[in-house]
Amino acid sequence: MSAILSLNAGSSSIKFSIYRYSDEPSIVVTGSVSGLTASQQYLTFTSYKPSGEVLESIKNKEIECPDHDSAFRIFMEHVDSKAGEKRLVSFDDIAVVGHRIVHGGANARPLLITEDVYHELDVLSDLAPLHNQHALDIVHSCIARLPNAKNVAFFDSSFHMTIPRHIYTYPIDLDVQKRHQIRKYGFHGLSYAFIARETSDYLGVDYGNLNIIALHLGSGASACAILAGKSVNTSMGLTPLEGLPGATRSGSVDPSLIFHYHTDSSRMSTTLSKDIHLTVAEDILNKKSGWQSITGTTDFGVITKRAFEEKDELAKLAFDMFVDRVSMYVGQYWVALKGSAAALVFAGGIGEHGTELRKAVIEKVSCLGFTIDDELNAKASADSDVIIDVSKKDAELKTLVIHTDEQLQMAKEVIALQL
Ligand SMILES: Nc1ncnc2c1ncn2[C@@H]1O[C@H](COP(=O)(O)OP(=O)(O)O)[C@@H](O)[C@H]1O
Ligand SMILES: CC(=O)OP(=O)(O)O
Ligand SMILES: [Mg+2]
Repeated sequence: MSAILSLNAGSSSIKFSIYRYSDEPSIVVTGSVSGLTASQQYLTFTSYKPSGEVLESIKNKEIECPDHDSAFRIFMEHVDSKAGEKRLVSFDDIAVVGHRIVHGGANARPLLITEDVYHELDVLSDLAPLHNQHALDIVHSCIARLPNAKNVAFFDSSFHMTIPRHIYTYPIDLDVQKRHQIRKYGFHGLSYAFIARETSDYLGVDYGNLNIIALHLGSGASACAILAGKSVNTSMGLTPLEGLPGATRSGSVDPSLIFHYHTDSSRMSTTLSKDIHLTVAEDILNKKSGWQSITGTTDFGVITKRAFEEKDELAKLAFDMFVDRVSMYVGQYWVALKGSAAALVFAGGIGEHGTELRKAVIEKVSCLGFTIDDELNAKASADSDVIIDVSKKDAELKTLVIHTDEQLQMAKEVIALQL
């Protein structure tokens, strides 16, 4: 058997999947370690028989795991032990490893990771401080552990290389922008590529005619306006800090507020690991802000529970702030698409599981024509279908929940590009 291993290092989690390399990727093993920014981590692991039936399933088992690379090692040990017992997959079968690398500069396509490419990506690490370095540590582990596999970098930024110049340019000195390749890049692109393809199939609209607003809401959250199948605007920017607030990220704020925060905010931070170079300002805005700074937890599920069941005031404040910022982008992108959006899509950990959040956002943007059916919405969070329509019956505009799958997107691209 020839297999593809897809690795997705997010800011609070790492997700892994192994597929059989055939015309359509078929799943062998999938899993994740979540809670990497919290005090408790959880392992999820599911293996499948060739028929597609579940062979073994572990859900949210409490584990101790300090970082992304350790999570990868735990996953591989698990695969290895199962492979020995039940011959699921051997490491020698893995021909290609797809790595989700958040910041890829202006690269519009995946790249085979050679020594030069690795160096190029290392230089970009400072522009995605919660992501690139973790992903590169895993690339290192793969080179050591799977010496015969090809390592391919898939960039979250690639999908947004179609954004027009007047949108990706910042209103600051043009020479500075050119010298330092400063521009809006945008992220979550593998997820948006997956969402766009699934939505076009579901709606029966040609991919080239697809106009939607997509929301990828997880520990890092972003919105994207997709016109004729292409990204024309997205809320993240030069780095994944811009736009919506996240678990530990401020999102867009008045840039001058940081000068009122700390007098030494431009100094290098001494609290971070040796491989990550951040100023105090970047450390505050990326790691000490977001809803954790308001509520003390990075878990939006916990915040929602506290806000609605315990009537906790700060949890409700964080919830309302998030709803406000998300709906603001829906309004902006509605205009960007000239009112032609066929659907609003919720994805990412919060988009897929946040029943109350979806309801609150749709209430805010209902003036545009979006609807939500309470019963379908409540059921959607526990549903395992890839795509769930939660709009009211006969609604012209669709409200959809999509279980986005960045690992599957990479596997499909590996096969399409015959890597
Ligand atoms: N039931 C829930 N309701 C709202 N949010 C949830 C729920 N379950 C999980 N989440 C949120 O989803 C986040 C993880 O999203 P995900 O997209 O998987 O993470 P990452 O950004 O690391 O890729 C968690 O940190 C949590 O905030
Ligand atoms: C770009 C980004 O923030 O990704 P994630 O949501 O996986 O942390
Ligand atoms: Mg993610």
